[in-house]
Amino acid sequence: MKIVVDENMPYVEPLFGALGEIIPVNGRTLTPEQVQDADVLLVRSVTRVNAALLDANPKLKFVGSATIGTDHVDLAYLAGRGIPFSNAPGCNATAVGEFAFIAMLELAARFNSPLKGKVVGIVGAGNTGSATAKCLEAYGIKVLLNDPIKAAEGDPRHFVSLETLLHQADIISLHVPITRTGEHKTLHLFDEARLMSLKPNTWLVNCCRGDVIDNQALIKVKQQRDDLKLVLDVWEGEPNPMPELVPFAEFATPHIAGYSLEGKARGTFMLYQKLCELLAIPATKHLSELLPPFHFKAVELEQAPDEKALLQLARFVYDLRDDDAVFRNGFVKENGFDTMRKNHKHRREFSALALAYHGQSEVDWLSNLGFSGVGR
Ligand SMILES: NC(=O)c1ccc[n+]([C@@H]2O[C@H](COP(=O)([O-])OP(=O)(O)OC[C@H]3O[C@@H](n4cnc5c(N)ncnc54)[C@H](O)[C@@H]3O)[C@@H](O)[C@H]2O)c1
Ligand SMILES: O=C(O)[C@H](O)[C@H](O)COP(=O)(O)O
Repeated sequence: MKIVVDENMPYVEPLFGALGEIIPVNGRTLTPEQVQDADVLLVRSVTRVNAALLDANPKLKFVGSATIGTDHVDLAYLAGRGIPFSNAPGCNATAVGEFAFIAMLELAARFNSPLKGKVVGIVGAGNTGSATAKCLEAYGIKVLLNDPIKAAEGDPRHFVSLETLLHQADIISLHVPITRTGEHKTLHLFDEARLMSLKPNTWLVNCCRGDVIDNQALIKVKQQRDDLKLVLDVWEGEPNPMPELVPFAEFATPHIAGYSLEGKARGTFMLYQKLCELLAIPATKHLSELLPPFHFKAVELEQAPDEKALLQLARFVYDLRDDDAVFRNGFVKENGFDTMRKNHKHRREFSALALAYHGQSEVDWLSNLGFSGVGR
């Protein structure tokens, strides 16, 4: 069996090695010729999976995308040809939730304006939005959710309208898929008028898809409104963000909010499970075998952390400032955006760090936040 795989998908060899011949390819430049005799195709978000790529392949049995988003895949085309498809819903939700939470802690420290006491509005209350809410609520932050689709489906959580959210939230975090048509389309959901209408001193975090915000309009608005603070992980025109926009972001990264080692491993593992199911063979590998040990075994807490100490703990696990610095220096270089994504292998999730503390109940919220071993 020939398995064509994006070279940036980790843990493929240990999971798929026994199932067939693995052919690593550059997902961004993948051609129909490279995929014409593949039995299995495993991609990430940078590969357009459509008729142009696959028409010449008569034998494809499975397409997997180790991502949450599916906007790069022509699902109707695959269904029409009867080719099974699977993405990896939720695989990197914790990574995105922790990224957004850490970004908010970083902004709070930078502007000497505590996160505690602010109201955070989450637009899109699916996997990543809920993971962000979980971190915030663990820390005692009031969260407002906007998701008209979930609300209409009868999701029991409390939802507010987007207008209420914009009016009440101090921080807005975006977690919607990119959709270009329909009642709830998200393309340029944040257009010039909406951006201009944001409350004074709003912080806006985007780690879903770049074109949910009109980036040209964002530049225009930022030229007039220095009070707005931005965290941008995703960009219109990736892998070539608008160079004028980058300096306007407090934290700027190359679409790596979901790039924890755990999240990436989960993504590949979910596709492994799906392919085994399809081939009707037992999935004998385990996710826990894939991850390397974390540098720090445990951190002993002297007292329950205040916000400054919480940020220090978060930085043990993931220091967003490092990625921001590399991105600013590198995004304009040839292939800078993709090179940084390719080399991004250092980030862990809170669960990788064990915390020791004598006095369990005072720090229960740290376990809810995701750290492990709290209180033992
Ligand atoms: N930056 C990254 O690394 C990264 C990582 C993972 C996911 N993503 C992106 O984030 C998106 C969301 O991921 P997810 O796992 O939370 O997806 P999800 O499908 O679990 O949740 C998306 C939610 O958005 C809601 N929604 C859709 N249109 C809306 C609208 N107009 N207004 C408000 N809510 C709306 C949906 O009802 C759904 O509940 C993905 O589609 C992907 O594009 C980015
Ligand atoms: O949709 C997703 O899951 C994310 O956008 C994903 O993390 C993007 O990473 P890529 O597939 O491009 O490596």
